[in-house]
Amino acid sequence: MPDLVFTRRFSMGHRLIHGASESCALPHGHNEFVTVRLTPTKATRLDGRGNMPVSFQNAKQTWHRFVDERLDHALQLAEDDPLLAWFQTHEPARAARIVVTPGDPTTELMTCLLMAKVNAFLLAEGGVLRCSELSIEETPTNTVSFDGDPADFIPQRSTEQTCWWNRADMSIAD
Ligand SMILES: Nc1nc2c(c(=O)[nH]1)N=C([C@H](O)[C@H](O)COP(=O)(O)OP(=O)(O)OP(=O)(O)O)CN2
Repeated sequence: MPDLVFTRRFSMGHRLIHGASESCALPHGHNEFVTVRLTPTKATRLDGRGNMPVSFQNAKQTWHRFVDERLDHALQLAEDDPLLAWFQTHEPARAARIVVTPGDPTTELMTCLLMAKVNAFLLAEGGVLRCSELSIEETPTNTVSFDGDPADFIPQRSTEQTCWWNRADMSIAD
């Protein structure tokens, strides 16, 4: 069955504080492209009339709203980053626009978290499609692509089922 592939652009800021890349330990930003491959969960012959399981608009609407309203121009920080506590204390309204991640917000982690999120949206909308691959072009020369089960790779948390990336809502933190 044919897959649907959608790309959305967003700007973001982040820093990686746990030493994997010292050059990325100061806050900096990227203009990124996130691409999702949506696969029908049931292989069904096209019906000879509408010839689609879901319209492009319905398939991408919630996901693109999330990218535009919650990821675009958001700061991504590890849950133990002291900058997060600073924002919560001094600029609580802006702290609400920070994507909070389990450990450093690397592109590898973000591909897994975002695949979990898009799949939570798709399941809540009837489960006709599922995200089978997600890639993030962080810079013109660096892309991370993921096509597995994100639950197998996201750092474990006792509250995993209720973490923001598994919720079919616009949340970006717990
Ligand atoms: N495995 C990972 N390594 C790095 C990540 C990451 O997410 N996963 N992220 C970064 C930084 O975000 C950095 O800003 C981007 O990396 P960098 O290679 O410096 O990007 P360039 O596009 O400038 O690379 P060129 O080779 O100069 O084109 C670092 N590492």
